[in-house]
Amino acid sequence: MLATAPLLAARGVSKSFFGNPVLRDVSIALQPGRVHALLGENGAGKSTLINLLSGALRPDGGAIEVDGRPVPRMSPAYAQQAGIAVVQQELSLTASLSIAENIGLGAYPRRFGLLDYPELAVRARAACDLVGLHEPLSMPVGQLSLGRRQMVEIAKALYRRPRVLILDEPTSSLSANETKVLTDLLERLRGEGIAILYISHRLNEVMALCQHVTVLKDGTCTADRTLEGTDARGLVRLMVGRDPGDLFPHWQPSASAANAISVRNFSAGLMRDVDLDIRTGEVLGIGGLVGQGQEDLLLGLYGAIPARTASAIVKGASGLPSGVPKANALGLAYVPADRKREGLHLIHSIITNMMLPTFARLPALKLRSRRAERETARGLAAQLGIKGDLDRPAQALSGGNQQKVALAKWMPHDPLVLLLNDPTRGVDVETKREIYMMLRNFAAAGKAVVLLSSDTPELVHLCDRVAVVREGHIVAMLKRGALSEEAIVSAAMGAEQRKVAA
Ligand SMILES: Nc1ncnc2c1ncn2[C@@H]1O[C@H](COP(=O)(O)OP(=O)(O)OP(=O)(O)O)[C@@H](O)[C@H]1O
Repeated sequence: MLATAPLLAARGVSKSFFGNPVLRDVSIALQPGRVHALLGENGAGKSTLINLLSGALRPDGGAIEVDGRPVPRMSPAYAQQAGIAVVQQELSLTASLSIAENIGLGAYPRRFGLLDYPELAVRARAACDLVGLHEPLSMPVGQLSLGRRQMVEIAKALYRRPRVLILDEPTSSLSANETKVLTDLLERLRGEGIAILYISHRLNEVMALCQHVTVLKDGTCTADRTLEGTDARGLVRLMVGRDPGDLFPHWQPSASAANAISVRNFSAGLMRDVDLDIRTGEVLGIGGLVGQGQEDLLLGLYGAIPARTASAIVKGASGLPSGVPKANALGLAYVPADRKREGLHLIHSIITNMMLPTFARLPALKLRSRRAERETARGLAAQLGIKGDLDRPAQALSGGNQQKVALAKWMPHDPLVLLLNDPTRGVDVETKREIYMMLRNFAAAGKAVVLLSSDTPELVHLCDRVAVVREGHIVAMLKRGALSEEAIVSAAMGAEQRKVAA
């Protein structure tokens, strides 16, 4: 029997940016009815390979094939015609357009040359239903949370009825429920003969969903094999080229009785009537289903959105910071979840981004020592595994490496409280380990970390306490001995809602 031709393949492709090779002689073949994992550390070249497969970039050498035939001039338009749809890691939606308009963009149904709104509504609704997106189609995408926007992005790909579906870290901003909806859907699409390419840093998902894996390391392919007979540790070994250590550090509790921040009857955004003490020396987790108000808690404490409180003590002083500069001056630092929009100035260099909070602290006339900056930035880059020239614009970094810069930039600032909004989203397993170590060391030095995370194991293994938020209230405060994934999830979903003094 003849083997089926892959629906989409790359044969010995290579790609360089400004003379730096990013992919070397890489091949991958996507077969119908198979979920194919593409793994590799941050910056390994995964997104670049996707861009070649989908025609967003042209290879310098090698070929892209559709149905076994080379495509000399692969382009996004050709890819769309050939039924190749990509769900990008960084969302490509337009905030001011509605859900339906975003989903149909570039492929609107037409009738007598005019946009056929009723048909668009029917088809967009069908795509939304597939991913469990029940918001009104007329809602502007800008009003949706990151997780829901991700679902719109997936619906947009499904609207095009693809034969090949490429997903770049689709679950990194999804809740557990949304992830389940997506994985069930992918399982079904696979059954219908669609070829799926799945990039993820979440290895348990990969093990559960995929049948085949390609591993990239520094732009070369180090494995192309079935997933049978391997486990998550085996995958990490393939990615990093050595035996992995434990993901979570062993740590001793270092929380003191002193509070870095203490608020009573605090309300901000969706959060209502919160009593919370954040102790020096602790990592305090914030868990719960996505969009329950957790982000508003962080932003309110940081002075970035209006907040009301009966009493607040921040670093021994009375009152909340009245804005971000005040918060920074008090030693509060915030790392946002959406690094592209809020975390970095993408057109500026990596060094500039790393040094930005430090510039803000310098008196206007004080000269900056460029050499000292460079040394500090190099030290941070080495610590977090950011390779290459630090004078490149931040937009030339891979997604995971951008996230690392968004975190690293605060370190020279020596903050007292780090407010982190999903800091390991899209970060590879080795760097996660570094970040975890960094956070525990930070707490051990008598500082406080507030870690809002969608990664429940991270909350369980890293935190002294976890505040679980539901519908704008802290409904449980779980302490180390009582911390488990089940405890967090059941508190997050629990029917009973009560105010917890924390
Ligand atoms: N437009 C560009 N200009 C210059 N360099 C780039 C560009 N796009 C990507 N690179 C570089 O190519 C390398 C591979 O990046 P890529 O985004 O493909 O990695 P990745 O494996 O997807 O990483 P991540 O897991 O962090 O998303 C990185 O070193 C990145 O800095």
